[in-house]
Amino acid sequence: MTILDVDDIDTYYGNSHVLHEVSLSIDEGEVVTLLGRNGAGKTTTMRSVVGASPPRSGSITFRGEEIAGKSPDEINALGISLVPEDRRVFPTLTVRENLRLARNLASDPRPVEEMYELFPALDSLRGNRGRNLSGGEQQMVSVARALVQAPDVLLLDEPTEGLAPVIVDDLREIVQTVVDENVTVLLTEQNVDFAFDLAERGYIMDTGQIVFDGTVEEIRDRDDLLETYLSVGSADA
Ligand SMILES: Nc1ncnc2c1ncn2[C@@H]1O[C@H](COP(=O)(O)OP(=O)(O)OP(=O)(O)O)[C@@H](O)[C@H]1O
Repeated sequence: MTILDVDDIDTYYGNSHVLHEVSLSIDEGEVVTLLGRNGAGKTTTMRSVVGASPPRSGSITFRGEEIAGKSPDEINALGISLVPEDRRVFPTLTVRENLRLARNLASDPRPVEEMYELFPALDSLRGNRGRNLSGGEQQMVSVARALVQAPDVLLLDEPTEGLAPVIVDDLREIVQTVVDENVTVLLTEQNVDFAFDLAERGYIMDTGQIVFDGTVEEIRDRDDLLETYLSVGSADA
């Protein structure tokens, strides 16, 4: 059953027309990746879904209900949580406060304690302020902040960007745990290996349009797509 349906949306920043008739659809429990180069429109698609950059035309439905035009807080409370590319961990708040704040915005959240089980590295950092965390720790807080909201749909915007390989491995395990709990995930990535490990299906974007959609196997086998749209040489694919 379709949980999130983006239908023919056009999104602008001021007069700048960024998304052109973007459509994508995700079934409940699916893990779908949105791939494409810098500036292809991946972040804008996610911002459109969560109400941060509402589309000027087209429709976005969540469980059949129109959400385009609702406020970001309303969309969040319905069960869609975004882990933004820039993480946005509040620098002056502690890990615990960052998690509690996110929890208070959700309609049916999980206990904060569960996040320390899922992210053991955060357990000893509960009282540390956001500004004193490493990039990897901030990413964990950002993901934990989304998960404490017990979202039905989790949007992850380039979660591996700037992370050391060992942290990427931890993150892969955590996302896999979430996937096993049947959370629906939309993941944007430039790290195609990370995306291919987790996702079943993918969309490729270029200049604000969807240029291909198919299974991860189909994308993996298409050297032309990888080279043209993802800057991945066939030797690395
Ligand atoms: N606030 C903004 N104002 C104007 N144009 C913007 C703004 N944010 C992004 N853009 C433009 O919109 C287009 C799509 O950007 P977007 O961030 O959605 O791409 P992306 O695929 O997520 O790339 P990245 O990996 O760099 O985040 C780009 O041309 C970008 O320059």
